[in-house]
Amino acid sequence: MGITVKRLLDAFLGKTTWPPPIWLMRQAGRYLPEYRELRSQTTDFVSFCLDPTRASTATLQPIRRFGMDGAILFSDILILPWAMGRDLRFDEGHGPRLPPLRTVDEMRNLQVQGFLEKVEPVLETIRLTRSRLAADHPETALIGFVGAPFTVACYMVEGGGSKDFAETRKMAATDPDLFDALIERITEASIAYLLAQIAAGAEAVMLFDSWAGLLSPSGFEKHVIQPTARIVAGIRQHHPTIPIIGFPRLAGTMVAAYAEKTGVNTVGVDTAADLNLVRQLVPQTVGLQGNLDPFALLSGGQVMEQEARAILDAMKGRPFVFNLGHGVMPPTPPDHVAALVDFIRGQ
Ligand SMILES: Cc1c2[nH]c(c1CCC(=O)O)Cc1[nH]c(c(CCC(=O)O)c1C)Cc1[nH]c(c(CCC(=O)O)c1C)Cc1[nH]c(c(C)c1CCC(=O)O)C2
Repeated sequence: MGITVKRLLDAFLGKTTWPPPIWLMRQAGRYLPEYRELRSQTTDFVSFCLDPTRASTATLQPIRRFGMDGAILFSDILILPWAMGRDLRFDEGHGPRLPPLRTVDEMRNLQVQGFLEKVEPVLETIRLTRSRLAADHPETALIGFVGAPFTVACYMVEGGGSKDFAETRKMAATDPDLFDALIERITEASIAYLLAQIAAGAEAVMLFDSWAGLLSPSGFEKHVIQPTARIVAGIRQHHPTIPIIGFPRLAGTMVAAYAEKTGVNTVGVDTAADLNLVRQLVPQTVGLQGNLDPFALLSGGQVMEQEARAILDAMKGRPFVFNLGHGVMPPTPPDHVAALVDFIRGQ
C-alpha cells in the first residue's frame, strides 16, 4: 500500500493547497434523502447516534455522493453531557432538551471518568468509519469533535437551546465558582473524550463553540480561550501534530486573541466575518476555514458562485479549507452541494 496524501490534513496544519480542500458543517443530515431514510429506521436521535453501523453510514453518505475531503463523525455535541449523566432528548420541532443544571450537587455528580464507557458506541463508529474510508475513500480524512466547554455549558445550564442563554450568562456572572467548576469538568471530560476519539481513528478534531459570540472580551478570555487552550495542551501532550480546529462562532474581533492564544491549528470562521479583515487579524501560520453563507448554498446558481468566488479571492495564498459559515440548512437541494464541490475543484 502506498502513502495516501490527505490534502485536508495538510491544509489544517497550515499548508497552502489550491484549490482548497472542502467539506461542510452538517454535511450529513436531513437535506439528504438517504439520511432521512436511514434516520426513519430508528425512533430517537440519541439511539441513532449510538448505533455504530447507522451512524457510520450517515457519516459516509455525503462522501459517497460528493467526495468531500473530510468526513465528520456523525454524532452530536450533546452526547458528552448525556454520557456525563444528564438525560438528553431531541423532540421533533423543539431541538435538544436536558434537565437544567443549576446546583453545586448537580455539577459534582457529573461523571468525568466513567463516562467513556457510555461513549463506546461512538468510538466504535469511528473505528468502523476509518476502515470503510480506507477501503473506499482513501483520500478523505475523518474528523472527530466535541462542543467546546462554554457551548456545552450553555445547553446544560439552560436545559436546551435558547436565543440568548440568559440563565447561563446569569450563572457565569452571579455564581462564578459554580460556573467555573462546571466549565472545568467539561474541559477535563473533553480532553479524555477527544483522546479516545483519536485512539479510535479520528485524524483531526474540531471544537464547536457555537455560542462563543455571546461573551464580552473578558468572558471570552475566561470561558472560551482558556478552556480551549487547556484542551489543546491536553491533546498535544499525547499527539503533538494532530490537527485541531476551533470554531468560535460570532467571535468578531475576538478571533485575533483566539488564534494567538489557544494553540489551535485552524480557526473556523462564521458567515458574519469578512475574511479580508480576518486574514489581517490571524497570523499566517494559522489556517482558516469557512465561511460561505448557508443561504447562498440554499439558493445555488450565480448567487452561490459569486459568494464562493469572493471567499476564494480573500483566501488566496493562505492555508485555507472551504466550508460554510454554519451548517447546511435542511431544505438545501443536494444538487447545489454537488455544484459547489465542482466549482471549488475547478479552481
Ligand atoms: C449546537 C450544536 C448541536 N450539535 C452540533 C452543534 C454545533 C454546531 C452548530 O452550531 O450547529 C454539532 C453537530 N450536530 C450533528 C453533527 C454531525 C453531523 C455533521 O456535521 O455532518 C455535528 C458536528 C448532527 C445533528 N444534530 C442534530 C441533527 C438533526 C436531528 C435529526 O436529524 O433528526 C443532526 C443531523 C440535532 C441538534 N443538535 C444540536 C441542536 C441545537 C440540534 C437541533 C437543531 C437541528 O435539528 O438542527 C446541538
